[in-house]
Amino acid sequence: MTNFSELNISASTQRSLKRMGFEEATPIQEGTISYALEGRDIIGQAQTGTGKTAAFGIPLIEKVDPKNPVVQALIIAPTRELAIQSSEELYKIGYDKRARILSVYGGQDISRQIRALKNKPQIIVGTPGRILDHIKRRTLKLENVETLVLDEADEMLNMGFIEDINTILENVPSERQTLLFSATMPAPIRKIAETFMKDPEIVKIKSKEMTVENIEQYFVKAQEREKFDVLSRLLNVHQPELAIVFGRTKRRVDELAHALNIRGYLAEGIHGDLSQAKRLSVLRQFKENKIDILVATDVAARGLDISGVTHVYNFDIPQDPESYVHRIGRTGRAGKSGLAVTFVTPREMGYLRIVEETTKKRMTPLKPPTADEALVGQQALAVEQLKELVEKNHLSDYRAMAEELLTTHDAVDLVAAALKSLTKEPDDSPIKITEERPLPMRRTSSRGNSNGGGRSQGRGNYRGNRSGSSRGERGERSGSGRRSDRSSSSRREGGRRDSGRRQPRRSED
Ligand SMILES: Nc1ncnc2c1ncn2[C@@H]1O[C@H](COP(=O)(O)OP(=O)(O)OP(=O)(O)O)[C@@H](O)[C@H]1O
Ligand SMILES: [Mg+2]
Repeated sequence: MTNFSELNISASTQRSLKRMGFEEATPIQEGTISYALEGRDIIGQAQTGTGKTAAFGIPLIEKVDPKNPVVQALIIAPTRELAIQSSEELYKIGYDKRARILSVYGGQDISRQIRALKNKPQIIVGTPGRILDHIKRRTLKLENVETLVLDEADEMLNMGFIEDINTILENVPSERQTLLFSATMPAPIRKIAETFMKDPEIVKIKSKEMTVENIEQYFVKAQEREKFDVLSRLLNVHQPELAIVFGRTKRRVDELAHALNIRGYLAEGIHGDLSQAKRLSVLRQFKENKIDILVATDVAARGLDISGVTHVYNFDIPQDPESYVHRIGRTGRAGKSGLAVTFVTPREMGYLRIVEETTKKRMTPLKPPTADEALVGQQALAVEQLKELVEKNHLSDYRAMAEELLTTHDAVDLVAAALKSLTKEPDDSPIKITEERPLPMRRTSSRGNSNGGGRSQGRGNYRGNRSGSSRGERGERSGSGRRSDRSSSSRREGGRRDSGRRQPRRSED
């Protein structure tokens, strides 16, 4: 590990980093910061949760001139929540330098953003649609941009985003520095990237596997109709501090969150059809531990950094290996450990193998816990809770009652009753989860050596298929920043629904 002082970072930024608790540079920071400060173009690839935000954030802050009231850097992110999160991290890094940072994203009052843009921010973090909207309204001028960052670069260069990115690029000087970061970088996408970069330095932090070592990875083979019971038993046994459950479609997410609530879990859903205010409030509650389980589409798969996420459950196996890498990467961040369980129906086993080939890591099969095992897990939790209550010793108001009870009842009975009342016992309240059609059958995994993310011919088709339909989406959205009503709740978010009907990948505005 290298100290930030060895990387020629100014005293003011070093102070900010120290305040943030950053003692030493992570490998991707060590590998990219000097190149970035030299003005080089960079493609930076490193595992999830290893500090890519600061890898571009530190040089951006170092280079910004806080006295020059023009936009000097533009960061584009695939989702609104990620744009907000990155702008917050940049704000912290740039605090001592007093750099002005603004996030612009869809779902927030545009006139408020226009007013904020008049305060002359120097760094803009935004989602593609809303950035374009501001360009068209001439409320965002990019002619002085020196550095452009695509966070989650492979996602941003996917078919659903590429047209927006190209249009934004036309508005940024060609004499710019371009920085691309992601945990995944499939070879075809890297080739697209290289077409608009100048002699990029490719910094890839070597690791045996694409996923983080300290995430234990399991899969559970289960029939579609069994999945919910397996999930609730796993939750009872694992007792996660915070968990994210990923579902394939928005309807799935709504139904799962509802069903979990019915069965007594504190869960909320997040997906692209919710209002932005609702999305942000759900995320805030999750960060503040007011809800324990976040049920999400892939809208929450990339970049989100929420400490305390100990478990990720893929209720539906993701269609893309990259999506798997990012989803499970919401746990096991910054050196912490995590656990991920992927549900797979027998027909979908081919997808599991493709994921394993890409990540170069085998998932361990997990036997679904029995109802008894789940109960034992909950009882153990009740014992812990009871012990904690005794240790806290705020019981004086109850001691007299306890002593009275002990004169008429057996002590063991009383403790057993207290434990029973604290235990979440099996609950068979009726719930409704509509069965998802399995992903189209994939028997073989014909991927070549992906070298950490490259893709074989066969697999490449996925992106190709998306591209065909994504054009229409761009056309509908361009100009107004509004999107047409495509809110079929069963649509897979950010991709296609099934083999028969291709759905456009949807970008954030
Ligand atoms: N040098 C550092 N020292 C300590 N903590 C750090 C350092 N750099 C980053 N972090 C912390 O590590 C966590 C993960 O960082 P970050 O979100 O940038 O990861 P990432 O590589 O972008 O992951 P993803 O691929 O999921 O987007 C954050 O909480 C961040 O504050
Ligand atoms: Mg990131």
